[in-house]
Parts: sequence; C-alpha cells; structure tokens
Amino acid sequence: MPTFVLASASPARLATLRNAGLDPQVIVSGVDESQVTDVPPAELALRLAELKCSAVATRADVPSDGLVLGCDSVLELDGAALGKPDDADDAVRRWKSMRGRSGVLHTGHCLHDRANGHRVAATASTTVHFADVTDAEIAAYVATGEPLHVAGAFTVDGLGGSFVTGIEGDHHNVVGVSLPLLRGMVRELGHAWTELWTR
Ligand SMILES: Nc1nc2c(ncn2[C@@H]2O[C@H](COP(=O)(O)OP(=O)(O)OP(=O)(O)O)[C@@H](O)[C@H]2O)c(=O)[nH]1
Repeated sequence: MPTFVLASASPARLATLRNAGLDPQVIVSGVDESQVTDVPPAELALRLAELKCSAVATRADVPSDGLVLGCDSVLELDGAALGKPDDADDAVRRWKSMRGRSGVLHTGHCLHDRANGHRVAATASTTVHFADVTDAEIAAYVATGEPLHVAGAFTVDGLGGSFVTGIEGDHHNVVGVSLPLLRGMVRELGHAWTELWTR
C-alpha cells in the first residue's frame, strides 16, 4: 500500500480524507499563492495545486512510495477567483455581494506518484447557491472568524452551511477535496482506491 501524503495545511482536507478511510501523512507545501496571477479561476486552482504538489513531492523526506496530493480551492464569482478574505471587512463585503446568488467552487487536485514520477492533475467544480442572508447574519457570521480562514468566505459543513441553499456537484469538493475525482486519479496512476483504506 503506498503512503498517502497530503501536501496541505487544510484541516478540512485532512478530516475528509480520514473519514474516507485514508491516513495521510501531512507535509505542508508553504507555497506562496500570490505567484500565480492573471489566469481564470479554475486554472488558478489547478496551477496552485500543481505547485503545492511539486513543492512537496520533490522533498527528500517524502517516502519513496508516496502518493502526494496537492489541492487548492477558489470561489468563482463574477469571473473573479476569491480565496480567503483579506480581513473581516472583506468578508462582509463578499457576503453582501454573493447573498442570494450563486458561485462556483473550484478545487484543483494534483497527485504525484513518487515511485515512478507519474502525476495526474484535474479540477472539480461545484456550483454553490447562497441564501439571501441579512446584514445581521453576515455580521454575526464574520464575528465567529470562520469565514476568514476558508476560500470564498464560507463553509458548507460548518456555520456557513445554513447559508448554502443548495449545490450542484460534489459536496466534498467544496470542503476542499473531491473524493470521487481523487479515486479516479489514484486509479489512473495504477493503484486501487480501496488499497488506501486503513480500516
Ligand atoms: N471546512 C471547510 N473548509 C473549506 C470550505 N471551503 C473552503 N474551505 C477551506 O478553505 C481553504 C482554501 O484554501 P487553500 O489555499 O486551498 O488551502 P489552505 O487551507 O490554505 O492549505 P494549503 O493547501 O496548505 O494551501 C482550505 O483549507 C479548504 O479546506 C468548506 O466549505 N468547508
């Protein structure tokens, strides 16, 4: 069974992968995400996922049998790629702009097989519909701090879940990693998905 390495600091990605039966080793990439500019949102997510994956996959401390996963999530709204809000004021502005509307959460995925250098990369996209929340709800939500730490300033599985009226596409992709897409990528690299299960 290959060692699964998550090249991400995201607690949500780690929890999602653990709940799905994997036991990832976490090695944070530390990639400066500002280095990629002027590309469409879905391409930005993919490019950043590839940079994060590469930054970890080439490290000497990665097991020789490691399957290394890099990810990046952005919310596309009005053609712009929205990552984490700059600050509380930015989060309030974002919510006043996106309430009652829809956006697309793109998560780029890049999986590198250390054993042979093969890699696959793909983006999954999930349409997210937002409730027409009130100013008071926005203020209360931002005051919790949750929206400041996540792409798009919302979560679908946390406090923000009550402000998401529906999605089209993969749920976990919104959280930060698409499990069906990852299964396909693992298989494309010649491994059985269930061989990664640790229980
Ligand atoms: N729990 C939860 N987290 C979300 C949701 N949407 C986005 N996120 C998180 O928002 C963060 C998006 O920022 P990224 O740059 O992709 O990842 P990061 O957390 O900075 O970690 P790195 O991969 O090390 O860059 C990730 O941690 C996602 O898991 C959601 O609906 N639920």
